[in-house]
Amino acid sequence: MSNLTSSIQISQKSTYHLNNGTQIPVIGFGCYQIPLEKTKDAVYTALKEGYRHIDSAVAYRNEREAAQGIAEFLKDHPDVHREHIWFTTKIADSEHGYEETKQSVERISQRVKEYISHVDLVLIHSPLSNREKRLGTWKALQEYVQNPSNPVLHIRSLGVSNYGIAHLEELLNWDGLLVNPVVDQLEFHPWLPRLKLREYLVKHHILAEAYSPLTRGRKFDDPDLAEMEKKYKISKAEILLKWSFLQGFVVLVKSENPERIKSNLNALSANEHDKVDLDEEIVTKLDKPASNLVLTWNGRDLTALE
Ligand SMILES: NC(=O)C1=CN([C@@H]2O[C@H](COP(=O)(O)OP(=O)(O)OC[C@H]3O[C@@H](n4cnc5c(N)ncnc54)[C@H](OP(=O)(O)O)[C@@H]3O)[C@@H](O)[C@H]2O)C=CC1
Ligand SMILES: O=C1Nc2ccccc2C1=O
Repeated sequence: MSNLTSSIQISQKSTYHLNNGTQIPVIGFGCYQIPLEKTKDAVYTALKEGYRHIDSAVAYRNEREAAQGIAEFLKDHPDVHREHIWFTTKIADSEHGYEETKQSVERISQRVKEYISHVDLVLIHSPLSNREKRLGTWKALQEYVQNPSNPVLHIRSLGVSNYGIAHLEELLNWDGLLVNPVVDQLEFHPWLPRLKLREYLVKHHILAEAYSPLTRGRKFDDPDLAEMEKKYKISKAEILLKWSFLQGFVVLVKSENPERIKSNLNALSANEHDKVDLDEEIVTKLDKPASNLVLTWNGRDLTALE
C-alpha cells in the first residue's frame, strides 16, 4: 500500500532540500510542447503568477524562449533575483556520450547564457542509449559542475529522468562518479505510483520529480475522478495535483493557457502557514498501488529498460 498522507505542510513558495545543499521549488512549470512563439510569454505569465521553477529540455526546442521569459520577468521585477528562479534543461537521447554531451552543453550555453547566468539543473532526459554513452554523458556533465567558473556554462546540479533502479545502480556504483544525481524525473500519477522505485530513491537521497501529473488530461474521464469532482467541488486538475504533492514529489505541470497556468497554482496555498490537504476518502480512492499505466513515451516504461 502507498503512503496515504492526506495533509502536508507546503505552500506555493516552498522548496525541498536536495542532496547537494541546493533548494528546489516544489512546483515547476513544464514547457513540453509549448510552441516556440508562445513559450516566452507562457514562462513570463507563470513567473508573474508565482511559479519559480521552469522545466525545459533540449528536445523541447524552446530553452532559449524559456530563458528569455525568465530574463524579461527579472528585468520587470527588480525585487526578484536570478537565484530565486530554478531552471532545468535535459540532454537529449541522441546526444549521449562524452564528446556529444560537451557539444550539447555548448549549444545550450549559446541558447540560454545571454539571458540567464547559469543552469540550475541538467538531467539526462532518458536512459535510452547504453552504459558507455550514459556514463560518458555523466562524466562530461560533472566536469561543468565541478568547475563552476568554466567558460562554457555554470551548471549547479545534475539529475536523471526516466531512470529505473538498474540505471541508477549503474550510475551510483560507477567508479568515476564524482557528482551525485539530485533528482529522478519520472511519470507519476495515481495510475503510475512506482512504489518500489520510490523506496530506492528515498534510500539514496534522490528526490522524485513528477511529470505528467495531470495524466496529460488522459484520465479526466475516469468515473471515480468525476464523482470526486462533483462531491467535493474541487476540479480534477486540483485533485490530481494535490495527490502528487501529498506523495512528496516536486510537481511539474504544463499549461499554455493563462487561466490554467494560474489555477494550477491553487493546488498550493499562497500562505506559507497553510497546508495541502485532500479528504481522506479521495486519497483512499486514488490509491492504486498495483497500477502501472504509462501514458508518455508511446506507453513504453523506460525505467524497465535493460
Ligand atoms: N522527462 C520527461 O521525459 C518528461 C517530462 N515532462 C515535463 O513535465 C511537464 C508536465 O507534464 P506534461 O506531460 O506536459 O503533462 P501535464 O500532466 O502537465 O498535462 C498537460 C496537459 O493538461 C492540460 N491542462 C493543464 N492544466 C489543466 C487544467 N487545469 N485543466 C485541464 N487541463 C489542463 C494542458 O493543456 P493546456 O496547455 O491547453 O492548458 C496539457 O494538455 C512537461 O511540460 C515537461 O516539462 C513531461 C513528460 C515527459
Ligand atoms: O518531455 C517529454 N514529454 C514527453 C511525452 C511523451 C513522449 C516523450 C516526452 C518527453 O520527452
